[in-house]
Amino acid sequence: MAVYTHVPAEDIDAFLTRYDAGRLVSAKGIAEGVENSNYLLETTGADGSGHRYILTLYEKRVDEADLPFFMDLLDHLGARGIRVPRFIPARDGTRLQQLAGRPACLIEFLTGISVTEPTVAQSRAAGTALGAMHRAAEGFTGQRRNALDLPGWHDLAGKCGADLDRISSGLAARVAEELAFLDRYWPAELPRAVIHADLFPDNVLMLGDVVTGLIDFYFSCTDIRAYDLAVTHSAWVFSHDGAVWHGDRAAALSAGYAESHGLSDAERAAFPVLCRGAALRFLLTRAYDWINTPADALVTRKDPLAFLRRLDFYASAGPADLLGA
Ligand SMILES: Nc1ncnc2c1ncn2[C@@H]1O[C@H](COP(=O)(O)OP(=O)(O)O)[C@@H](O)[C@H]1O
Ligand SMILES: N[C@@H](CCOP(=O)(O)O)C(=O)O
Repeated sequence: MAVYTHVPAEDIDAFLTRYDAGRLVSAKGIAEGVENSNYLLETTGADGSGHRYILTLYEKRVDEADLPFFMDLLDHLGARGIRVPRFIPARDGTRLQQLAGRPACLIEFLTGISVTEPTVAQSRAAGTALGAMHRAAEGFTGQRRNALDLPGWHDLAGKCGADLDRISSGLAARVAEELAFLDRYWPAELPRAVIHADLFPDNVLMLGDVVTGLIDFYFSCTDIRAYDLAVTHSAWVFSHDGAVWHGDRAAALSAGYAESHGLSDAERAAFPVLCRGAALRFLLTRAYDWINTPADALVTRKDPLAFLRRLDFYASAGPADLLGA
């Protein structure tokens, strides 16, 4: 459940008067997501014909100062044909508001569903959409440091400390070993670009095998471009618990990416290391949340060990195994 900030319907209705969006008809908290509070709003629409919007209130990990970067990036991608949600301007032109004491935005609603168990065809479509997004992002001049990069992983591991062993015996040592490996082999010289950095199936809206929207750009940043494919790979080509590897989905994801963007030889060669980094990143953020979220909190904690299993898989795989021949 990701509604951290509860906003009375009357307050949402009053908030809507700042926009040309009509009056509130219904507001429902959205259960999916873990970072921000999201509501699905139905309104009468500016012309009375009804409309849907997403209302997002920004919580713990989103820094208000980063919102202009996300807004400009989505404008840039949208103008180049990538289906991403627009931030709706209020009547006075501003897109960032305050509501219930939090930064808040009204966002375009996109149709589509997030698949929970992607098919091979859907994995291919996700790869194609990621590559198309990377092409469209070329020329975007905004920059944002990835707070969850290798130094950030060290920092998170330090914050989790010995509590990692409460999640699984020996985990603290395994994380330290992996960080030492990545310190030595992280391919920092690979091309950098603006990346999504969290393109999990829940952030890709689809109708059948067609991608209808990419959402949740709140981790987007400037980092190694092929790392974005590694993040996507880690999210799409395993069972949820990380125990089962789906090689057919992996080959399709990479074929889709090759169709719209592609990897250089250097990126292919470094791909297993990038995947190890991606697996460690999600292991650590999940571990941090696991340790710091009370078991009875409304938000569902995600299992860190699902990414330890992926990490173990990546540590024994080569580029051809992960990307298909
Ligand atoms: N623009 C949008 N159009 C349609 N649904 C959306 C949109 N933005 C968010 N959602 C819905 O809200 C859920 C949570 O949004 P998300 O941005 O992933 O939250 P969080 O950042 O908290 O993880 C998504 O899984 C999706 O169901
Ligand atoms: N994708 C991350 C958590 C971030 O959640 P999202 O709902 O913002 O995609 C994970 O699975 O650990």
